[in-house]
Amino acid sequence: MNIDLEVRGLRKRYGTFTAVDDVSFDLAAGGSLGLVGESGSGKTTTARLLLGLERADAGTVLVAGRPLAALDRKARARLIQIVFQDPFGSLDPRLTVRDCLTEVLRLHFPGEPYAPRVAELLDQVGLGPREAGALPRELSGGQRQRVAIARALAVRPKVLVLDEAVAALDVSVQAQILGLLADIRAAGAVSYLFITHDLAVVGCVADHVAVMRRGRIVESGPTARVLSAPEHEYTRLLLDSVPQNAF
Ligand SMILES: Nc1ncnc2c1ncn2[C@@H]1O[C@H](COP(=O)(O)OP(=O)(O)OP(=O)(O)O)[C@@H](O)[C@H]1O
Repeated sequence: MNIDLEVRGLRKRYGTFTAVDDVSFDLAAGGSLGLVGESGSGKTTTARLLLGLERADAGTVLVAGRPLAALDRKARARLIQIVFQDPFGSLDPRLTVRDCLTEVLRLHFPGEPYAPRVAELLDQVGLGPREAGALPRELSGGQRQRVAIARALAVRPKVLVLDEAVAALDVSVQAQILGLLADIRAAGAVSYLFITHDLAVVGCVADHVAVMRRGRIVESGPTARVLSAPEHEYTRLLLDSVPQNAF
């Protein structure tokens, strides 16, 4: 089995507090791994370490077999991308959608014709020419998240980290974005690390789950098994807090 993301012994301390404590997991090529846990369990810190936004105190991260620590920022960005909960914070408010995507393409693929690829990316996320000319503030939350996904996909990354990427959206828009992400994964060569506190979301999008508590992974396995027969008491507690029939 090919592994897109291999994480071993990842650790991050803030002073005497250990936010990420000996975290290890694999993400299969084309797979989707849900990283779940309550607020403060260390999920976002793990994501930031994977993206190189923070420096780990220990551990290794391989993407497609290549150690991330040995790569420069641009090479790393070509392999692993992130979509955050709030695209307002990550999209430049002064750039139209078209310019936002073109900027990424210009940086990573200079000289290639940008317009056809921009059109392809917009199509991939269900946006059209009208949205292409819009600024982020002229779009709905769901549309902005589609732009953030398109921008992340523009470099054709191996791994897409989705950090609470649907948490701020209405349930019906959430369902649309989750459906879109499933279609993109089915059509392409990308794998997902899906970070969420919401086990109902995990049931929709992840084929494997790792449950995080106080910086450690306490349980992991195929989603169907973990959700139907959780082994760890903390996983059972998380499941109990999900409304019935959410799966
Ligand atoms: N820069 C920092 N300095 C000190 N402590 C930090 C820092 N970043 C995170 N922490 C602490 O690390 C712990 C894990 O935070 P993290 O954001 O990774 O959790 P999380 O599971 O993503 O939660 P949430 O879903 O609320 O973001 C928290 O207790 C947090 O206070």
